[in-house]
Order: sequence, then structure tokens, then C-alpha cells
Amino acid sequence: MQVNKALTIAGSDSGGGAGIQSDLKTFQELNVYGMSAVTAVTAQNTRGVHGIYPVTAEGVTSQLEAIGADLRPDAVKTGMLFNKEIIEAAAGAIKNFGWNNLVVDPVMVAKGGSILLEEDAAAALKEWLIPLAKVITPNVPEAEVLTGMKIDSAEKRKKAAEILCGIGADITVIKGGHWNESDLCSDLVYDGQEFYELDGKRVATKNTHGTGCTFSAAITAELAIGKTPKEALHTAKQFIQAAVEYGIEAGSGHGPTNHWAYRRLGNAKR
Ligand SMILES: Nc1ncnc2c1ncn2[C@@H]1O[C@H](COP(=O)(O)OP(=O)(O)O)[C@@H](O)[C@H]1O
Ligand SMILES: Cc1ncc(COP(=O)(O)OP(=O)(O)O)c(N)n1
Repeated sequence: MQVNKALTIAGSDSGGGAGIQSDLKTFQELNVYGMSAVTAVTAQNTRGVHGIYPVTAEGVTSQLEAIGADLRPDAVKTGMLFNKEIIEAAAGAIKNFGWNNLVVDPVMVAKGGSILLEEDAAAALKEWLIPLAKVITPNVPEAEVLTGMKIDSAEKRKKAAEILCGIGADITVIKGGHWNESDLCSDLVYDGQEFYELDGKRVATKNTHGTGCTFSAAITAELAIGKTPKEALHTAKQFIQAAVEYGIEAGSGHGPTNHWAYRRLGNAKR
């Protein structure tokens, strides 16, 4: 049986709600075979991050070379990369293997405030990784770090998206989870030519652990099966909306999103 394949280059979340665990569950739900290169092991639960154990850059390169030598991912995403050595290793392999169906989720800080990207590594993201990206998916605080501007109005959100496409991303999505728009939770898209919104309803819930990982993994899965970026973004937004609406009550902190809600609700068109 021929299947489409997607690769996540990201950190492990022992709690299962974010990171590679979230990405692989999302790939599976969207009928895509999932592969992973682990960048860091985190000791994490719904209450927060208790420890971070990075993999060496050599270890990351080795995983990527093993995948690249044998399996051909149809799309690739990056999540938590933790430091500039790992960013360089990931960008090098992505370039060498010509993995140009690339989604970059520039993960920086976990809910609860733990640092998932060292401070001096944001420049490496801009220099080495973002120029390779088909889609980049910062939340508002991440877009602020990457652009160096405060985003406190709709105009500034657009300006930031233009700057990020200027750095080299084909498409920038500035996500709306941290953007206070009353009962809306829409994400702004800029494709270098036009702006549009992925419309969503804000769900009043604490169970939002892993929203960004799940959303970017859904985009990656859809690109892997050959959807256009616009189609992939549309489906990913429906996927995350369902995953948040039916968020899972687990643990005493921020529970995870529900990866199977989209399929169980009968939204899957395939
Ligand atoms: N409370 C919510 N209700 C509905 N959608 C949400 C909610 N919070 C986040 N989302 C959606 O989840 C996705 C991830 O957004 P965000 O939470 O901003 O990312 P991150 O997890 O990287 O901080 C976006 O599509 C966003 O609109
Ligand atoms: C291992 C790991 N990777 C990424 C994150 C951040 O995930 P995100 O989807 O932004 O969700 P929150 O942490 O904000 O809930 C993570 N926590 N762990």
C-alpha cells in the first residue's frame, strides 16, 4: 500500500499533548504515515515543564540522515528545536535532502512560561530555517520576537506577517490564540500577495495544551497528501477547532487537545 509520509523534527512531551506525540497523533488522524526526529526530551505534564534534556546536534543529524537515506517524507515540520546547534543541524538536513514542503512552527515558550528555545537561537531560526519554509506559524509573542516589533493592532499584525515573508517564508500564519478578539479566534494568513483570515470561534476552555503543535502538524499532513497550502490551512483550522472544542479533561492543568475529534465528528472528507 502506498502512503503519504510526514516527518516531525521536534521535542518529546512526556504528557503526550504537544511536541512529537501531538504531531504523530495528528498525522495518523489525517491518514499520513508519521516519522520523527527527536530534538529534546521534556519531562512535562498538563501543569508544566519539569525538565529539558536536549539531544546533541549530532544525534539529530543522525536521525535525519537515517530517514533521508531510506524514507522520503512528502512534507516536514519543525517544532521545538531548543538551541542554535540543533537548528543548524535541522536546516542542513532539510536543505541537503531537498525537503521543500516545510512547515516551521517557531516554538519558543510553553504554556506556563518554560523556555523551549534558547534566547540566542531566534536569530538562527531567521537565518537558517525560515528562508526554507513554505509555511511559518508563529503565535503573536513568537512573531514579536522574530520581527522585533510589538504587535498590538490589526495593522501591526499585518506588518509583522509581511516582515516574516520578507525573511523568506512563502506563507506566514500569525495564529490567534494569544490575540484577543472577543469570541473570535482567527489566524491571519499572508502569502506574499494577499491577506486572509482563517476564521474560528474562541472556545472558553483551559484544555489548550498543544494547540500550536496540532495545528502545524495538520497543515503538514495535508501538504503531504498533495493539498495546496490554502486547502491545507483550511483543513488544519477545522481540525484544531474540533480538537479544542472537544478538548480532553486529563490532569489538573491545561489538558490536551482532542486529536480524534475531527475524524469522529465526520468532518474528514477522505
Ligand atoms: N481557545 C481557543 N479556541 C479556539 N481555537 C483556539 C483557541 N486557542 C487557540 N486556538 C487555535 O489554535 C491554533 C494555535 O494557536 P495558538 O494557541 O495561538 O498557538 P500556540 O499553541 O503556538 O501558542 C490556532 O489556530 C488558534 O486560533
Ligand atoms: C515538546 C514540546 N514542544 C512544543 C511545545 C509547545 O507546544 P504548543 O502547541 O505551543 O502548546 P503549549 O505548550 O503552549 O500548550 C511543548 N509544550 N512541548
